[in-house]
Amino acid sequence: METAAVRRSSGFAVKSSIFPASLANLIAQSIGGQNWECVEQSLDETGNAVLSGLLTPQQCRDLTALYTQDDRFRTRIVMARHGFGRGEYKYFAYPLPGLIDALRSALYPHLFPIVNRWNEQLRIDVRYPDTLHAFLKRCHAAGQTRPTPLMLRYGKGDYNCLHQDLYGDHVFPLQVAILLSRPGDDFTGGEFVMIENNADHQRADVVPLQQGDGVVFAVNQRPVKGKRTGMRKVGMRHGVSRLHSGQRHTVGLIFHDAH
Ligand SMILES: O=C(O)CCC(=O)C(=O)O
Ligand SMILES: [Fe+2]
Repeated sequence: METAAVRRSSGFAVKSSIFPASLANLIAQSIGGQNWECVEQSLDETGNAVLSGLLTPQQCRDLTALYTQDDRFRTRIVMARHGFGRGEYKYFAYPLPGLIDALRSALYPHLFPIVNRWNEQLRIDVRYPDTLHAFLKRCHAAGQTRPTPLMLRYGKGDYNCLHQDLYGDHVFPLQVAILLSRPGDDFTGGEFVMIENNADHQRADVVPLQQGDGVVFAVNQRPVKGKRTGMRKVGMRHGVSRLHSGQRHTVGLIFHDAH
C-alpha cells in the first residue's frame, strides 16, 4: 500500500460488478425504499439529502472491520501530512468489496437524472450515461482509472477540512458518505458539515446522521435560482467537525475514478 496523496497508475479494465445476487437484492431494497422524490427536492433546495438506513448495524460493523485489512486498500492518507485536517483515510483497491461495489452501482441510476437536469439548468454540456459501468468507461478512457471509494477513521480531536473531492476532468456531481459508527455511543462531535459559497452570503448545513445513514451531496457546485435571471452555479464544500471523543468511521462513495 502506498502513502502518497497522488499516484499515477496504469489502466484498469472496467470490470462488470461481481457481487452475489442476495447482496444486490438487499442493497436494492434499502436504496429502492428511499423516498427519492424527497431526496431530489432536498438536493435541489440545499445540495444535500439524507438516505436513511442504507446499511444495517451488522453491515456497518463488517465494513468498519475492513479498515485494518490493508490488502483491501490502494493508498492510505494521513490527513495532517497534507493539510487536509486530522485523522486518516484509505482508498479501496479494485476489485472493491462486494458491498461497496453494490452500493455504488445501485445508487448511480437514482442520481444521474438529477445531475443531468442540474447540468441542463446550468447550461453545462456534459450528460451522464444511465449506468455506472458506462460512466466509469468514460473516466478510464481519460486516464482516471484508480478507484475513489474510501473509508475514513477519526479519533478524538480529529476533523476533516472543508474540501471538494475532484480527481480529474471527469466529475460526477453528487457523492455519498455513509456513517458506520453510532453517534453518542461510539463518538461525540464529528458532525458532517456542508458549506455553500454564494457571492453575497455563505450558508452552512450540519447534516444529522445515525449509524447506517448516508448523506448524498453536491461535490463541487449546484444550481441556485438567481435573483433576476435563471439558474446560476453555487460552490459547495463539505467536511467534518472536530470529534470530542471516541472513534468515527465512514465510507465515502465517489462515482468518478481518479487520475
Ligand atoms: O467522514 C465524513 O463524514 C465525510 C467524508 C468525506 O469527506 C467523503 O466521503 O468525501
Ligand atoms: Fe470528501
